[in-house]
Amino acid sequence: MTEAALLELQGVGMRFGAGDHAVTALRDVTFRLQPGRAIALVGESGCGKTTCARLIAGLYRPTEGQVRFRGTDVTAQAGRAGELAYRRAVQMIFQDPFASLNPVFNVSHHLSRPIRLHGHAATAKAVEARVAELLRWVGLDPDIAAIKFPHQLSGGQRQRVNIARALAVEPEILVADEPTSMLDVSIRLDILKLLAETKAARGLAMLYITHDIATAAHVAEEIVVMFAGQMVEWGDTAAVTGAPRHPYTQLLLSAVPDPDVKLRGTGSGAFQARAEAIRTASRQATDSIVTVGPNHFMRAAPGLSLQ
Ligand SMILES: Nc1ncnc2c1ncn2[C@@H]1O[C@H](COP(=O)(O)OP(=O)(O)OP(=O)(O)O)[C@@H](O)[C@H]1O
Repeated sequence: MTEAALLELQGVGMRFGAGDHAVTALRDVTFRLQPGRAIALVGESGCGKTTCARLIAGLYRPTEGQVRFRGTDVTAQAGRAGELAYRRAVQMIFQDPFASLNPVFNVSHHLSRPIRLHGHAATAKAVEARVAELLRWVGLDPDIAAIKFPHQLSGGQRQRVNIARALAVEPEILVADEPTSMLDVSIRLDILKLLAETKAARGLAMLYITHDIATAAHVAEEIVVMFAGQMVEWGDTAAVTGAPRHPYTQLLLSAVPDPDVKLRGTGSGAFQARAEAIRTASRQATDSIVTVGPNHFMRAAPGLSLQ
């Protein structure tokens, strides 16, 4: 029997609403997160990425399947203590670094509060030392940054504070939902590098959510490409991005998607027609999974020629 994963999604489905108005946001989502490794969840707007993050954070209960933490269904965590322990273990980093910080508190307050609440330092001096250590880790000078308020920081600095705050409770899993999409292009790579280093040095499991498949390789060893709530292709990042087999992944790699616009394809009429055919075929629910390589899989795409 294989060892239990740190976090495992098994056949997870999520439906909102009922009857004719029901929306299936996720269908049959299955993957495992392990310490020190990251999975990039990639797909265009509406594919179900955020729903998946919210399920992992315990904000939604799946309507099908299970989310298991160290082998235990997270919705069946024993009592409030178990729930609190799970909430501490999973920390989120959001897209908008400003909205996640309270404008009336300085950086030191944002970091020392979770440290105290979760009992990671006993004295005021120890809390201060821990705040300084976290700020140094995320690349900020503690003497300057600790007393600043959110509006006095740049977008990149705010996101660094958010990362430090997530680390303050010593989590085991980081869920980073489009952590760089609202930042200046020039600093996006620095933040991705910081996340990758953090994951490796602290042995964290990470789910990196993005619409931009090109950035996945900076952070994640594995990639899951999603479309219309289904995993369409997944496996080792190098295999999925270097030798994509599913037509939708090929389409994703051939265009630079705009997060605000659903991917339609650009260029010639022939490209657009094929893009539409791929989108229509990829939307169909199918349980047929094809093994493409040692750790490389795709969902069958009925009616589409593979190139
Ligand atoms: N609370 C909800 N009630 C009803 N439908 C929802 C709800 N949340 C999400 N959905 C629907 O589920 C689908 C997936 O949404 P989700 O936000 O997870 O996608 P996403 O890939 O994160 O998109 P984006 O990048 O735009 O946030 C969409 O069709 C969305 O409209």
